[in-house]
Amino acid sequence: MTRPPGIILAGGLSRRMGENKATVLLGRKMMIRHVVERLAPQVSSLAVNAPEGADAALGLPLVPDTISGHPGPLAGVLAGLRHAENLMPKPRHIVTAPADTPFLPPDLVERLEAALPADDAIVVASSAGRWHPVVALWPLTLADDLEEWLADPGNRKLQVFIARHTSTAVDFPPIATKHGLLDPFYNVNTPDELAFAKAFLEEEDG
Ligand SMILES: Nc1nc2c(ncn2[C@@H]2O[C@H](COP(=O)(O)OP(=O)(O)OP(=O)(O)O)[C@@H](O)[C@H]2O)c(=O)[nH]1
Repeated sequence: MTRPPGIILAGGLSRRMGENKATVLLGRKMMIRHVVERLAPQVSSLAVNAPEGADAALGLPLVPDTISGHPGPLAGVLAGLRHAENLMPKPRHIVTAPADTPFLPPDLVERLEAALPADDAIVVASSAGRWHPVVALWPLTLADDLEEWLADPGNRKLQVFIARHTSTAVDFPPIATKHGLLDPFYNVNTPDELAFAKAFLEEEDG
């Protein structure tokens, strides 16, 4: 099976971090660079969902939201689906991951794809039974429905949108590092969480 394209979600406001968390340094690299390095071997191509001109793109194609006013991560999913519609050959799915999850598992895409119950289903990553709906495989056939749904400003919640469609979850175990066990979807929102993440970096990741 051809791998899907990956879209890294970096369109948020980073209010809790106080600066753009995608470009904050985690060890020697920007946080988004860790995500790029973990996702790149698993996808057919990569693009970054962020506002026009954002330096988080790291030279990758930039896919800005088409809906104004910071409508949340689903706007990034929609931008990613529209971007993928123009790729050749046109993929059937995209995979998304946020720019603030630097420990993504190496078998993420393989396991999400293997769990697809139907071609038009959404497959969400989970850990310890908790869903991480920003880390998911999304069928391109959802694009029109998602665009229509987001046209109502009351519709913003990922879980609510996902519940309207066929979906399943794949649970991923904690990663064993020499510093202890770590949730593979640990996400870094605050300076304290950044310090915690730094303590888990392996030397080659620094
Ligand atoms: N495209 C897009 N992505 C968003 C938007 N808001 C959040 N995200 C992304 O969704 C994911 C989860 O976002 P949060 O961490 O909850 O929010 P945030 O705005 O990044 O950070 P805070 O301001 O601290 O809440 C991250 O990958 C964000 O980049 C948005 O309005 N548009």
